Amino acid sequence: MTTEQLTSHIREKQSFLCVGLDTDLDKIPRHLLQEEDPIFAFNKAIIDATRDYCVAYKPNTAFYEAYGARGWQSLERTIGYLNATCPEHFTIADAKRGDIGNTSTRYAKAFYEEMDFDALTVAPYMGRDSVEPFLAFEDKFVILLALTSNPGAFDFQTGTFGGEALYEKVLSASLEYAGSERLMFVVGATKAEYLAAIRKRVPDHFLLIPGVGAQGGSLEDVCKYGMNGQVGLLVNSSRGIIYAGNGPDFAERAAEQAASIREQMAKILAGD
Ligand SMILES: O=C(O)c1cc(=O)[nH]c(=O)n1[C@@H]1O[C@H](COP(=O)(O)O)[C@@H](O)[C@H]1O
Repeated sequence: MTTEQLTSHIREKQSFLCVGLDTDLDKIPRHLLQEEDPIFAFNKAIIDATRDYCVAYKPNTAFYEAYGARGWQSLERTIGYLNATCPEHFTIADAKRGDIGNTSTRYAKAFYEEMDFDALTVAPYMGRDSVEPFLAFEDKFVILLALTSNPGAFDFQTGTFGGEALYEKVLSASLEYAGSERLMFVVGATKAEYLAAIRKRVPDHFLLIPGVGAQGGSLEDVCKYGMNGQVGLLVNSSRGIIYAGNGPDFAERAAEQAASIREQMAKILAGD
């Protein structure tokens, strides 16, 4: 997928919502536990119910790895189902990988080739040679952690390094790795006050913004400071959507929640 295709999907749907598939067996409706693959059964129902309101899905791999080989199989089934039934949706493996080059290449192979995700979240802290192997995979995206949503973001990311905050250094240095057609950045919705300055540094790049919903970030603030002329945002909500209900009607409750966020996004895009 290209950024042009993603942008035209956003325009068509009037939505830049990414649904996070952080599927936890302790939180899904009890009746699904009788299914052969409860995680996949849950994801399939959520995808079927929410696909009209969103343009992207982001399974966080921790929630699958936590169940060993069984969880990995649920992840493979989930990306297989997404690619087969909604290929126009952008798919992000949220695995926050990054290692020496030789190892990064194997991570890239796992998520881009074996599972055919469009994008992978990558931690930049091992430097250029840890990120570039991901960029060697054509038509795939790297989403670099810049300024994260958690309180610990202030431990290192906002500390200064050579006259810039570390997250600013990540933004400026990585512009030499690739352009906006291959590289995106994570900025937490809880850090909306930093977005205007971030936009000045990376005016054209897509930003993946997690942290609305359960973490309390404001969609209005994110849009006000983070949007560019092409929209340039993917706003993720995981728990706030997928666990909106936990009875037999859980998928309808998730759909209502996703529809309500899409409606707010459509209003913002219309300038209301
Ligand atoms: O890379 C991410 O997606 C991410 C970065 C970040 O700074 N903060 C953050 O919450 N995330 C992920 O985004 C999702 C947020 O989930 P909710 O808080 O349930 O909406 C989780 O999968 C997090 O791991």
